[in-house]
Amino acid sequence: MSNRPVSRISLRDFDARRDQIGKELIEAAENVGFFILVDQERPSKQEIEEMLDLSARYFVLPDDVKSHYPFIREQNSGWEKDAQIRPSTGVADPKESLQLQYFRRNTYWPQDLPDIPEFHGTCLKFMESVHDLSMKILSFFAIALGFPPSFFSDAHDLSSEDCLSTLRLLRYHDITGKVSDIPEWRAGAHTDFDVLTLLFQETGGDGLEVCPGREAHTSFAQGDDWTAVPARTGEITVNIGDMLMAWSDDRFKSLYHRVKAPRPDGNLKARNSMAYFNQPRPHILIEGPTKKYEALSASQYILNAMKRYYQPTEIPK
Ligand SMILES: O=C(O)CCC(=O)C(=O)O
Ligand SMILES: [Fe+2]
Repeated sequence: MSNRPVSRISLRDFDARRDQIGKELIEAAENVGFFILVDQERPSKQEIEEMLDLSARYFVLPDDVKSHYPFIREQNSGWEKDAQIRPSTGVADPKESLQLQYFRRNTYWPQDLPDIPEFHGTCLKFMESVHDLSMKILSFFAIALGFPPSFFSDAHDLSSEDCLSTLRLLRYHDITGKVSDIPEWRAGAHTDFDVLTLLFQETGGDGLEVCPGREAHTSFAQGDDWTAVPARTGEITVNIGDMLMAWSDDRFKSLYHRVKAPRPDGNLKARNSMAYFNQPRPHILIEGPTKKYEALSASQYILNAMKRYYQPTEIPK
C-alpha cells in the first residue's frame, strides 16, 4: 500500500480563485487521474447527506419493489443485485445498485415508491446540481485541450433527449456475522469508461483504493501500488474516465480503483456511496486534439467498453 499524497482541491471562492483552481485540476488530471474536491458550494454537504439518506431508504425497500425496474445492460439503467461481474475478479461485486439515466427520468426511474414519494424529485435535483459542478470542472479541461470552454457542456447537454449521464446509487451488503465468509473486494478493480466520475462516499465507509497513472486498456493494475482514499461525507472524489483519456490523447489519465471489503475487526455494516458518471450524447465524436486515436462516437465507445467490462478476462497470477 502506498502513501502517495492525495490531491485535495478547495473550490472556496471559486470565481476569485479560478486560475489557481484550474492549475490544480489540470495538474492532478495529468499526473494522477484523480483528486478530492472540498468546499464546493453545490452540491452542499447537506444536499449530499439528504441524497445518501434517501438512497439508504430506497435500498431497504423489498427486492420485489426494486425489481420493477431491473437492470438492462444495453441501456445501462435500472436495479441490480449481486449481478455485476468484474473482469478483474471474475465474480460479482457483493452489492446492489440503481442506475438512473437523466434522459430516462420519465420512462425508467422508480415512480411512486412506498414511503419515499420525494425520491424522483430529489434525485433529479441532485443530478442537476452534480451536473453543474461537473461542467465547471470540465470547462478547465476543455480549455487545456484547446476546445471552446463550453465544449463538454454541449456534449453533455442535460436538456437534450439523449444525454447519457447517469447517477448510480450503491449499497454494499452488511456483512456483520459473516466473518468466515468475507469477500476480499466489495468492488473489483476497474476504470470507469465515462468522461468524468464524481463519487460521494460516507464517513465510516472506508475501503476505496486508487492506483494512478496506468494505461486504461491494458491491465487491471494487478500487484501494483494502491493508495487508500478515506471516506468523508461531503467531499467529492473525482476520477478521470476512459473517454476523457481518449479525448485528451492520453494526456489526462483514467484511473484504476476498487473497494476493499473490511477486515473482521472493521466496520462490517452496509457501505453506501453514489457515483455520477458524465457520459456524452451518443452521436458526439470522441477525437483528441492531436487525433492520436481514430474518432469514435460516444455510443460506439460505450458499446466497446461494455463488451470489455462485462467479459471475464484471464487474470495474471
Ligand atoms: O462505491 C465506490 O466507492 C466506487 C464505485 C465505483 O467505482 C463504480 O461504481 O464505478
Ligand atoms: Fe468506478
